Amino acid sequence: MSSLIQTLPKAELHIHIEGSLEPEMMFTLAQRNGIELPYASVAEIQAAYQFENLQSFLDLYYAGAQVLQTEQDFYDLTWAYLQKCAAQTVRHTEIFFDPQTHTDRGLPFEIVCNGITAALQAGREQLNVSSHLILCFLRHLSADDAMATLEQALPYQDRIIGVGLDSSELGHPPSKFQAVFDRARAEGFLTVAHAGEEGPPEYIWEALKLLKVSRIDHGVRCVEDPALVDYLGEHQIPLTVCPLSNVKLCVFDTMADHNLKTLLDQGLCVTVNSDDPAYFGGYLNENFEAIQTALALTDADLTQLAQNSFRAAFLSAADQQRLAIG
Ligand code: HPA
Ligand SMILES: [Zn+2]
Repeated sequence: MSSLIQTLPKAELHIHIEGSLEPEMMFTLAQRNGIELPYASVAEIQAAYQFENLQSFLDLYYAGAQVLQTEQDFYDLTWAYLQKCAAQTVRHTEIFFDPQTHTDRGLPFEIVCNGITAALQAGREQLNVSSHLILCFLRHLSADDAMATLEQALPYQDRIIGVGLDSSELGHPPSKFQAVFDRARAEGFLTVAHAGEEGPPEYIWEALKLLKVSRIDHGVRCVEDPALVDYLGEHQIPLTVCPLSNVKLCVFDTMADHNLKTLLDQGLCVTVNSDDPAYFGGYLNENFEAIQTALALTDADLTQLAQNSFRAAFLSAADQQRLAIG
């Protein structure tokens, strides 16, 4: 791995904590909780990770998350990810969690939130990794379900900085969640949304105009609308791009086809992220490595991407400076 990638201080802004569940931990937790997995070995799990699109991934991702049962499980999951951050010079991370994946199978919101946030606190104290937590609504479920989840989160607002929107994009436009996001902003949450991963540029416009998001997660289909590219550049709306995810989910055929470098050269505030590192073959530095090789990124490009990650983070200017210097 290039030493610049290894040593550059970086922020990660698009990581689903349930997507950092490595096959080994899936086995350990299944055993600990007396859950039977449909796989006989770690190798069998890895062999199953061949995806044709977002939905084929989500089916396995939601199935895998069933092994998470206790506060300790959520702590262990989050702690393992934070140790990766420390090892990869990720100084700040803004992690997503999907409470509905867990509350819909009977786990209390509190168990999920307490386990994750206890690990985040330990990460600040013991690993020097700064962090924020973002609650994502599952867009394949109803707006009423999302509103009820938002209400469950209100007592935890001191530990949750914002809300986002993930899961199956096609057929579930941002407009479906306008009232939920209106309420979330009124309650003081910051907002982000997945848009333009598989969905059309119109979904990115809706996320910006109707949900009033601060960042777009993925956003790579913006290139199909030149006026949208201009808008994203002019307003410096960050895109949290996830290269290995995009290739694994067939958004691009190969890494050489990825449009990240084009977007960066057009002056957009592009950032690099891992999305679901246990499923897509790498954490943040492996994503940097893959694009450096396939897209011939220069050291100046890599430095710009790392700088963008701090600019796009939900941090004060002073904290951005402090953490970026590392
Ligand atoms: O890349 C993603 N897109 C939508 N939902 C998700 N949930 C986990 N990862 C993703
Ligand atoms: Zn994502």
